[in-house]
Amino acid sequence: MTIHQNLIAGEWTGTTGAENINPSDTNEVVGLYASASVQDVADAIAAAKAAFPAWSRSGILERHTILKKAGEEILARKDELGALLAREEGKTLPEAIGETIRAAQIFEFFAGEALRLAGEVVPSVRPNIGVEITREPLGVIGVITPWNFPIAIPAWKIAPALCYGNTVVFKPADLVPGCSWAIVDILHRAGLPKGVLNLVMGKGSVVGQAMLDSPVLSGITFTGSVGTGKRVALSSVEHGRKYQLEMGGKNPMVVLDDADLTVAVEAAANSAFFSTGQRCTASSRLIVTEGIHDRFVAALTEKLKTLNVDNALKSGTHIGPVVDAKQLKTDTDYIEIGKQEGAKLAFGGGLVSRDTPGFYLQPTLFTEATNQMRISREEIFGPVASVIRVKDYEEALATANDTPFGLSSGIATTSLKHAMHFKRNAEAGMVMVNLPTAGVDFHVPFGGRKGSSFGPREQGKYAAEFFTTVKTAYTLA
Ligand SMILES: NC(=O)C1=CN([C@@H]2O[C@H](COP(=O)(O)OP(=O)(O)OC[C@H]3O[C@@H](n4cnc5c(N)ncnc54)[C@H](OP(=O)(O)O)[C@@H]3O)[C@@H](O)[C@H]2O)C=CC1
Ligand SMILES: O=C(O)CCC(=O)C(=O)O
Repeated sequence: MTIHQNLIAGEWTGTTGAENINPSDTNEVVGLYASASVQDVADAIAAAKAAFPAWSRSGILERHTILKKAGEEILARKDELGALLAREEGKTLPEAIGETIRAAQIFEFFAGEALRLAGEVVPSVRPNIGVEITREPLGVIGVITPWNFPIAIPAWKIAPALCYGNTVVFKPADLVPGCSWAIVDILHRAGLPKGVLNLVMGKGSVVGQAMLDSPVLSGITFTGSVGTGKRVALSSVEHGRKYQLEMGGKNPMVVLDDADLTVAVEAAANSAFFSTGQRCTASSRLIVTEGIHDRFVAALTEKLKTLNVDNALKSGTHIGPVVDAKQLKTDTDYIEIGKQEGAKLAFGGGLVSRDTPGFYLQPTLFTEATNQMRISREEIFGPVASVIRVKDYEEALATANDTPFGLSSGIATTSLKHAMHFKRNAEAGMVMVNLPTAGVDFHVPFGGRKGSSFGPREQGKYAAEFFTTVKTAYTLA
């Protein structure tokens, strides 16, 4: 099997690596991917530093053209790249193709942004002086990404970094290097100069840690667990660099007595179980007022009976496998914790066996949960959700906000008054009314508050806040 190599200073390099295994069929090796050494990381950072002066002054048309070309190729190859994504991560083929299209749209959006770079000219408070306010790139950006969105998250970090004139050292999650390798290959062939984008695959404890330890990086953009996020933060404070963190969630979905039951059940099933619940925006706390509680639980349980858990590539699969054995153990451990805490297992809870050997877990629903249980406070990151019964809207809102996290928050209601109040008072970066808590647009800000996120928002034109630094220049006329 040929090895997919790292890209350092414009050269493909690396002869040893690790197998990328399909979680829907653990007999299948998706590919062999190189593992970078600490020296490789140092070389990649040095290459990105050397490439920065020229790239930061490159014309906006060059950046626009390369990003646009990359977006067009990703879109043209959406079925092939979507299949690769489904094979390496386990989300269903339609979900994987959708994510691939989203990555293409992100590249096209930032291709446009490259042409819209603008500053401000304002009068000084002193006579005969002009003031110009401009944005400049930061320098070398470290991009560290998780396994759950293997093409969209790399896209929404790399595209703005390049658009605003930064150079990049990119470390994808070791579990899913395939889509990352593909987009780096696409950008390289689209004409990026040597060293502008460097790929260093391998383990976080080696490759990621070497990036955190480098004093050269001017910024690190990270998505992943709270624990690793804290390491990124501490190392960044140590080295005096900018950092941006997207971490966990324990997102609430409130269902009020006046909700349209069909809308509420569709939104809850999507939020909690699609993409196997492996989304930081997934809802694992379904907070339901008592007038609709029993009808909602009955309808959601009926819905769960119709969802097929199977091989991600099979047509008719609604929920693919869990990403690997470690995450499966986390999920099943939490199911045991939920039972021991006294929540009632209303649906699922067990492993399922299919034609191909994979990490298949039933969608799992607890009822009679309280908001103080561990299953309601800690991120599980699997197809496991709990229903928490509350008296009224006021208790629902208080319960929704009673969490260390604050990424996404949803409500199902037909009351304009409650929808408006919830939008204003939910302690979250994103609020969804009659929609799933997960599944966001590519052109608007993405991010949260409290323990979920730190630093400026990702995506859309707000991405400029992280990837640029502001300069104010004064000129005597
Ligand atoms: N908010 C989100 O979108 C995500 C949240 N999570 C949460 O995190 C839990 C664990 O997932 P996991 O994949 O282990 O998350 P991690 O935080 O370990 O992984 C995220 C990224 O950080 C890298 N990394 C790991 N250790 C270091 C380090 N010391 N220095 C620098 N980079 C490092 C990883 O590399 P590598 O994978 O190669 O080790 C990966 O690229 C999940 O169960 C879930 O709760 C996970 C993924 C996404
Ligand atoms: O819900 C989405 O569309 C995005 C989720 C996400 O970015 C994540 O889970 O890391």
